[in-house]
Amino acid sequence: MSDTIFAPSSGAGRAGVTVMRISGPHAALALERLTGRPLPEPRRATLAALYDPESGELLDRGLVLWFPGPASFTGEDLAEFQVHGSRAVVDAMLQTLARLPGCAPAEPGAFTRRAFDAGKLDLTEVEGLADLIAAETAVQRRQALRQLDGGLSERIADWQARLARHLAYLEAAIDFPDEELPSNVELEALSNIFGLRAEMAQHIAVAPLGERLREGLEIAIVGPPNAGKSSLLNALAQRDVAIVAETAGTTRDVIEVRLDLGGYPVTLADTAGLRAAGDAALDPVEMEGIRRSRARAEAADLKLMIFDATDVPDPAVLTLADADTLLCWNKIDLLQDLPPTLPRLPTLATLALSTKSGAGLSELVSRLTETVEARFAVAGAAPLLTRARHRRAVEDAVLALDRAAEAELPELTAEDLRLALRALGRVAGQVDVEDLLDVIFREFCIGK
Ligand SMILES: Nc1nc2c(ncn2[C@@H]2O[C@H](COP(=O)(O)OP(=O)(O)OP(=O)(O)O)[C@@H](O)[C@H]2O)c(=O)[nH]1
Ligand SMILES: [K+]
Ligand SMILES: [Mg+2]
Repeated sequence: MSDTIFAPSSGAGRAGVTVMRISGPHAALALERLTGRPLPEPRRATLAALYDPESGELLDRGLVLWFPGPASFTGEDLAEFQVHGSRAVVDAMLQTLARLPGCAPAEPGAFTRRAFDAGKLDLTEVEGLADLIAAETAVQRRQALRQLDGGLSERIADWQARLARHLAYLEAAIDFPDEELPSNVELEALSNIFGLRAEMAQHIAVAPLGERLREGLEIAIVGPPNAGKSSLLNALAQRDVAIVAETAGTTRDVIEVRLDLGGYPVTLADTAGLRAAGDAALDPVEMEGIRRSRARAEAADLKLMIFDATDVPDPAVLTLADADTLLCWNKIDLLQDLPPTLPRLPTLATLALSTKSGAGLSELVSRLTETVEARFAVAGAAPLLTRARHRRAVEDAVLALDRAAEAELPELTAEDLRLALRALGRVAGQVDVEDLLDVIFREFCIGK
């Protein structure tokens, strides 16, 4: 018999209400002992006084809920206590529950693991739940909810069903070579395989967007020293994150903030000012900062390249501008005239702004938001494959289908179709899951 586990399911720290969950064979006992009453009606909130069953001391008064298994989140008997969310109440509850027979604190993800083991959620739904709990922006929430609601599982199940049907035909043809199967069966199977393959390839093509949406787009702020990079980071983050100073070479480490741009998650990175490595004044720390800055600029999805509009731009920095660059002239508050005209650059846009007066900042934010939206909105396709492991499994299935289409013997075609089915089975966690489970459940917090 498995242990009974308990944990607070709402976040740590002071709160109006904290939800404590307990799941397993002793959940009913815990509920009866703490309330000193028979079990309440299932799934109905009941106000109850909660006591330490040993000392009889009143711990708190709160709502209790009783979810008898298997119709519960974990599939086991499960109870919830909604208590006042103070350290003292939560600690008293945890200590009291820990003294009950067979009850132990839950590991991170333990409740969801039980739900998975009970077949309440498949692996993609578990991942969707983890993503929903981690979601920072509206678009991330939508992607996570769709996966939690079985959006990916259904797609995979449909592919599996179609593959299984072709396989069944093929196996019939192999087992009963003399039977009169409709003559076009093999041809039709082949064209269906091509159709399936094309669908899978479409999903693989947009999968990187799904993965990117979970992690966020990377934007690096680059430019010469003192151009106002850190000032821009602070302005966009609307917080005082990075040190701003008159000294050139203030920023050395890469400083990151998370932003929500029109519902899309973005990691904005401030970097060290770029200047010629041969500069005698450079100390080794600043040189290392510049190395990191260049690496960041190369890896970024987008670059915000910023220059001091009162200065002649450093041509060595300008050469880093490319089609993923938004060029910004900063400090236009100091400028009498327009910023200097430049040779035509392959950049996305050129904007004039002042982090000091705030001029041009809202245009920059709109431009950035549009650019980020455009990166994600590829032909309106909403990616269903959101993790590298989904993509790899479907890629394996496509390779198997390619082999199936070329195989010369029906037996070999059938074997490849079986391999394709197996690869798809990995996505929802039907096969080959053992190594995956620990990795996936580790993502969860305690109490989920
Ligand atoms: N007048 C004016 N000064 C600005 C503006 N933006 C930044 N500054 C000033 O320019 C100086 C450098 O700003 P930072 O934000 O530290 O520049 P940085 O590019 O991060 O500099 P490093 O980290 O040293 O490369 C500071 O004294 C800022 O107050 C602006 O729009 N107008
Ligand atoms: K500076
Ligand atoms: Mg700086």
